[in-house]
Amino acid sequence: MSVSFPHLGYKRLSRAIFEWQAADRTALLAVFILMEVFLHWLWCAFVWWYQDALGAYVYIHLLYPLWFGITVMGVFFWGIARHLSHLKRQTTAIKNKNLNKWQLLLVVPYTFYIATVIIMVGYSSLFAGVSLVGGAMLGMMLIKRRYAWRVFLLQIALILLAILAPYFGIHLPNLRQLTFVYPFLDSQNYLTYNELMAIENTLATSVFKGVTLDWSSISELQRSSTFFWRATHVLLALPKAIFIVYMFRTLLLILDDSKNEILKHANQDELTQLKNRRYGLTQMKQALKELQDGQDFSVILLDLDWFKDINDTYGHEVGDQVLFEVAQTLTQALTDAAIVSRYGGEEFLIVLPATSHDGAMLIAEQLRKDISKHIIKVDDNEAFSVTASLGLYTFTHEQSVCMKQARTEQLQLEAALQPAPAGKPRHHRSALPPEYQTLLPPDICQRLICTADKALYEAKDRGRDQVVSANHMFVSENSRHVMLCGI
Ligand SMILES: Nc1nc2c(ncn2[C@@H]2O[C@H](COP(=O)(O)OP(=O)(O)OP(=O)(O)O)[C@@H](O)[C@H]2O)c(=O)[nH]1
Repeated sequence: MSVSFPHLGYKRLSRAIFEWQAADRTALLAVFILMEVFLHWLWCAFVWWYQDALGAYVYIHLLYPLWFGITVMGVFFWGIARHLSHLKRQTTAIKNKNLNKWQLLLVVPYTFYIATVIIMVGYSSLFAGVSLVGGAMLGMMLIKRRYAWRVFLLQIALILLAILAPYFGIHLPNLRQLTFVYPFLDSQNYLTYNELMAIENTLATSVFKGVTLDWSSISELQRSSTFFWRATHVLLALPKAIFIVYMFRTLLLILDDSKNEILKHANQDELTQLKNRRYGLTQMKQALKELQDGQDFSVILLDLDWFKDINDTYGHEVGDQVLFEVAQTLTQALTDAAIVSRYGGEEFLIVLPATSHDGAMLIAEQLRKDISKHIIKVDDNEAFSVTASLGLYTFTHEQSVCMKQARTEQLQLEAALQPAPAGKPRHHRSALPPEYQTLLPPDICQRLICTADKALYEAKDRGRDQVVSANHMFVSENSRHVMLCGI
């Protein structure tokens, strides 16, 4: 197999299995089958060894053909496992073609084998259920899913046939003595499973051993025979069940990891490791929804100055390094409450929920200083610093109240103009659902960013490396910009 066991811990190994090549996974399935066959072989050896004691419950003369069959199948599966582990030396095309054949050669005989063992060892719902479900699940994880599904159906068909066979007069070999339990008893009384087992075993003993029937021997047998067969079925089913649950758990853990990985890539900017624009906007929208009454909401748009010149002078790689280091500076300077994202090429969006204008101005000024102070080292001889321009806008709680009110009125008007559905009264103006009355316009984020962007332009116009507040601009320029972004 391509992955060497000693170099991997068991956790990493079980995860690595899912990344293995198909041939290796099929070989692993062959190894699992071999282990299961060996367990059956050991059980036969155990019964044979204690045949004097267990002969009362087991048809020993049937044990030998079963044991022989298990040995033959063990050798067969061992041969397949060996062949599969050599298969990976072949080229991919030949390997894939051969692999299908080998997978079928593995799972079809296994299906007949396990069905035979289940039938001969006495149809226990535990043993049959675990074998059916577990085998199918393992198959789905390790080989072609189509094959695993078909083999699963074949196993169900075989077990159903085996269950129905006695009703058609076909007597299948069964190691368990006296296994015919007719579902429709002549007795009017309801018998529990244990009582049935006890009677069955007592009868078997009386028939084959000439033991006198009495209730003490019944309870004796109930304890011994039932215990023996239950223990057998648990022994044969449990390792498979534990292993399958473990593999399933590993599979779910892998799926969780992949989901987190996908989410990370979907939400994160790869270069700067900040949130990307889409995720930044989603979080901004969420923060606006969660804004409490009386709280202000500030937005900063930060753009690096003369960034094209940095690319032209030092190359794109250094440009990338600058973007990464500026992103680090921002993350270090801001608290977790701030939402920092890469908004565009060399532009960053910083959202400060529940932050007043004065507080946001202080933060923006500090960010500007931090960036200009930060030295970017290109190599041992060369270093430089960059500056940034920042546009800030604070959406005050008074504006928020006004906007919500205007929106509510607009929605009420729209509702009033809508024709009422047939048979239903028209909504009264004040009858809008409460959530409607707290809504900000759907494009509120764009409006706030657009306003901050105007301040950013102004900062660039004024000579860069500075912070400009859109709120101050509105006061000084008679609200011209306010109208432009619809605030
Ligand atoms: N290295 C690098 N450069 C980028 C990336 N994204 C955008 N840019 C470059 O950033 C530059 C932005 O240039 P401009 O929009 O002219 O802005 P500027 O040179 O910073 O000038 P002002 O913004 O007016 O100060 C362009 O040359 C883009 O190619 C990136 O991910 N990596």
